[in-house]
Amino acid sequence: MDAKHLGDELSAVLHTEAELRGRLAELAREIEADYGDEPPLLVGVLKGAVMVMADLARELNFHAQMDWMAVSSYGAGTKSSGVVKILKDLDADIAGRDVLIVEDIIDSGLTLAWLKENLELRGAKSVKICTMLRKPDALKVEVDVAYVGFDIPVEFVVGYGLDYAENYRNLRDVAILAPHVYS
Ligand SMILES: O=P(O)(O)OC[C@H]1O[C@H](OP(=O)(O)OP(=O)(O)O)[C@H](O)[C@@H]1O
Ligand code: HPA
Ligand SMILES: [Mg+2]
Repeated sequence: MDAKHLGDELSAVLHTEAELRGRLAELAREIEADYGDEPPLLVGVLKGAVMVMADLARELNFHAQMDWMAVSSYGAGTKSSGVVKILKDLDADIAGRDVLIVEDIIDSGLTLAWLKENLELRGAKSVKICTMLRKPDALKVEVDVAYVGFDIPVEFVVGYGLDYAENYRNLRDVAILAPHVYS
């Protein structure tokens, strides 16, 4: 879906589909160079990371094995509850493996800080993070992130996998949701 179909529900487009794809291509080259002949297992965090994973995996010039976890801390609101629940666990045993977590956004950082530690405790050889978006001024905990698409302001954004109450994930661009939609 294009932003033009959403009328006044969006207050601005932050990054277009083309910008997102262009930046992912740059990140893919860095990832290829860093991992060399030992591709990591890509772990996508459902549901938000579906679009990033689909585009990043196809951009990478190595065998990109994918696994998925579903964790949730937001429910239907716009603020993290801070309580992370595993809704679906990995299929793969990651002991001894290089893992690259693929995410749509780091906001408070609570989800990723928790997830990174959780995967490290399973004995992964390494756990790194690739996120399309990050809100540096919203972080509540420190998270070591290896690959960041774009740093964005503290606004509630939707599109490219990101939802508000399960809508807007299929918007091609990343846009700021107009406050009147959720307040
Ligand atoms: O840095 P944080 O403040 O923890 O927020 C980031 C997380 O919140 C969103 O997921 P959500 O829990 O809404 O689930 P979803 O991916 O299914 O939308 C987003 O996809 C990240 O996983
Ligand atoms: O800005 C956001 N938009 C949608 N989902 C989110 N999850 C954390 N931050 C956001
Ligand atoms: Mg969400």
